[in-house]
Amino acid sequence: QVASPVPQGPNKWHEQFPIAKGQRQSPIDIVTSNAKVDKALSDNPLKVSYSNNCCQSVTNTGASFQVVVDGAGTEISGGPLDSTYKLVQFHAHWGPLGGDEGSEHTVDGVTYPAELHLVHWNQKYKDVGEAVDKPDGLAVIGVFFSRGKEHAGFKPISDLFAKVPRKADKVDISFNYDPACLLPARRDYWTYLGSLTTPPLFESVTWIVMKDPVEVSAEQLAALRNLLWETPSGEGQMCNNYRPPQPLQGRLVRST
Ligand SMILES: CC(C)NC[C@H](O)COc1ccc(S(N)(=O)=O)cc1
Ligand SMILES: [Zn+2]
Repeated sequence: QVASPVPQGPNKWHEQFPIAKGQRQSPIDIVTSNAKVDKALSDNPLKVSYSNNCCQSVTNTGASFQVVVDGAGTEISGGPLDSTYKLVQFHAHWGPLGGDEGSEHTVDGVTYPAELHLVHWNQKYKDVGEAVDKPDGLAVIGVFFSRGKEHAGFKPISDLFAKVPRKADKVDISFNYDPACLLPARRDYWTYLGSLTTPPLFESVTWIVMKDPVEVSAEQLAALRNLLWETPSGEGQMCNNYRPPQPLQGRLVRST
């Protein structure tokens, strides 16, 4: 049978998705000296209220792991958001084993070994499918992972990667899990208007990138490689599933 074509890299996406060269693409390099502190963001603090039984399963999407959330009681609001958004899934992007690249956003050119994305959709729409391509449709919280001590909160998830080695593999999450444990203690962030960082690259994301990384252990970063994907030379460890920074196109990055 004909093998499914190996996914093309980021520098080819524009051929099938012309918006790849659009005016509000993500990720970006965050130049901290150009970020503008906006008091309005602190006057109306970002409110994250997740429940601890919202996570249903972990699946291998063929491009990342994805924890699927049922959305019940997992709302964020405030900060840059004009309405309530609900968590639908979280996943990550990472680099080569032991390397320091892997994050999608960079800070003054500095990369982190991985970046977590908590994906939320605007409750003014009827479902995520309707929201996904609207300019205010999605809000994604980005959290940088740095290499250090083990992250107890991430362990129940990183321990599941070995159970979903292949694309479409899925394992149920039978335990209570509150994804808020993955957020850094200090809730300061940068925010800007951007896009999905993978096809279809819709320019529908209000990005909220946390300033502080959270530490995970080298073993937890290595566990990401229990996930496999198709490479030109056949099945291999999933890694380097990150898009490099895109042109800012004059956008303003605001800061708390
Ligand atoms: C029907 C819709 C929801 N399908 C959307 C598709 O799965 C892609 O969704 C996404 C969602 C989030 C991101 S990221 N890396 O910017 O957080 C990328 C693609
Ligand atoms: Zn992502």
